[in-house]
Amino acid sequence: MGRVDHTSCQGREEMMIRVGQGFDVHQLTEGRKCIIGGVDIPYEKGLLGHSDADVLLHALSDAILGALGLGDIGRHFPDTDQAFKDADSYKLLEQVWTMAKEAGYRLGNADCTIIAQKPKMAPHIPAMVERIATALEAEERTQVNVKATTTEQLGFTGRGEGIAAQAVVCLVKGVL
Ligand SMILES: Nc1ccn([C@@H]2O[C@H](COP(=O)(O)O)[C@@H](O)[C@H]2O)c(=O)n1
Ligand SMILES: C[C@@]1(CO)OP(=O)(O)OP(=O)(O)OC[C@H]1O
Repeated sequence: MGRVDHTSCQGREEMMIRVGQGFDVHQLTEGRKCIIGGVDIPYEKGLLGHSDADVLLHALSDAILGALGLGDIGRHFPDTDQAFKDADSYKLLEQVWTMAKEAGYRLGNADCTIIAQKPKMAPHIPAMVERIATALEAEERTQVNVKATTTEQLGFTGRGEGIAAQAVVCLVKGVL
């Protein structure tokens, strides 16, 4: 794992705002679960990966690690390690959030986009927000936003071959 020291040169802890962004893609295939944002979505196909392939939580975890300057989830949870075979990405997100807390940060806000032609995400978004807000210890649910878009049947997402996700996070420490 890693340690972050964002104190000033005088050793005085200052207000700090850090942003990070993440992006991930997983292939849609038969015989797999479709777990997105920590929610098991009923669908004829699911996401392929070494882990549970939760594309949204991977993008979000990468965004947090990016804000911390700690690389990406592949560095912390390698896909060559059997420990992460079928790993629950929600638990990985919790570990990433522990790194943020250990560095003294709290959540400012997170904004996420799922890029998928199908299935329809809208009915599942409140549950995703709830799970993510819980993992990131958000005081208010409005600190976490999840949205979805199709690509109007264009490209690999539009053909239903895969699902992509993007996330941006703002982490804060100190008194604003
Ligand atoms: N997989 C998806 C994609 C989109 N939505 C919702 O539908 C709205 C319209 O999508 P467009 O791509 O046509 O702009 C979008 O704003 C989402 O609310 C969805 O639920 N699931
Ligand atoms: C979390 C990991 C663990 O194998 O999940 P994967 O399912 O391999 O997914 P990917 O987004 O390709 O890379 C992240 C990996 O570290």
